[in-house]
Amino acid sequence: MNHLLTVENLNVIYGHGRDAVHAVKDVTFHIKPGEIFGLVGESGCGKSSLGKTIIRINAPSSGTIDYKGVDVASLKGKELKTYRQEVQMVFQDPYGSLNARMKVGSAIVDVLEVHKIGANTAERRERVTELFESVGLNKDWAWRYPHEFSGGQRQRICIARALALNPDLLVADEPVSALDVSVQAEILKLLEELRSKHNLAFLFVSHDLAVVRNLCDRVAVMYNGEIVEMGDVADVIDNPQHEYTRKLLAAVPSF
Ligand SMILES: Nc1ncnc2c1ncn2[C@@H]1O[C@H](COP(=O)(O)OP(=O)(O)OP(=O)(O)O)[C@@H](O)[C@H]1O
Repeated sequence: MNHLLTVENLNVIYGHGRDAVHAVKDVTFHIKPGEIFGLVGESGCGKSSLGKTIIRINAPSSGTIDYKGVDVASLKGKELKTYRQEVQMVFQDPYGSLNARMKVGSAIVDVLEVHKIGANTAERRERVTELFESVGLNKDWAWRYPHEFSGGQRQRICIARALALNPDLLVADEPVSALDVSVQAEILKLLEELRSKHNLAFLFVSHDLAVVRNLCDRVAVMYNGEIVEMGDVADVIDNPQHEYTRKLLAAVPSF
């Protein structure tokens, strides 16, 4: 099967000289279409830096990111716009990523307009209500403000916004870490449904091994900027080979 995303020998270094921070070290992995690929590791190990480089917030210091056979660093103009549609990001803090002064649905209408999806505002508003329903929210709630929602509902709104452009890959950076355990379970169920329905692939960034074990197909364990272990989630978590993975697992009582 062809890979959707292939990351090869990627390095991300912030700053220069003695102050340089080598956040991502020679990282190589791939994600297949419709695959949920987990990336685990403790705070500061470089997970977000890797995610941000994939969505082109950061530039690689060296190495390549290939998406559907094209080097992401070389994308310009229309091709870059298409990449920005097809690869979306969901963040840990749904409130911080919503505009407090805008009705949540209007913000999504704006996204659709920028990307010229829908013939007119009425069509775009209709699409927003469909998106709301597809993430399990009442469609009439689309015209409310962010503060009128709970944390879990806000994360559903961020997911709806990410889905607005029909992405093939969602980079989800700790998307359930700020939520209560019961709400976490509902959002994880939604992500799994979206994968089945749209063949959506995920880079699922998390520090939580229990969540990764439940949701992901394969996982990479990151430590100090490097991938130290990678494989099918059951193999890695039930039979860890690397000392650091064992340490991470030992820290979770349920394992
Ligand atoms: N913009 C930046 N400039 C300089 N150093 C940075 C920058 N962003 C991250 N770093 C450093 O790079 C390293 C990796 O950080 P990163 O945020 O990628 O890790 P993380 O695993 O996502 O951690 P967390 O879960 O706490 O966000 C850390 O040492 C961090 O301090």
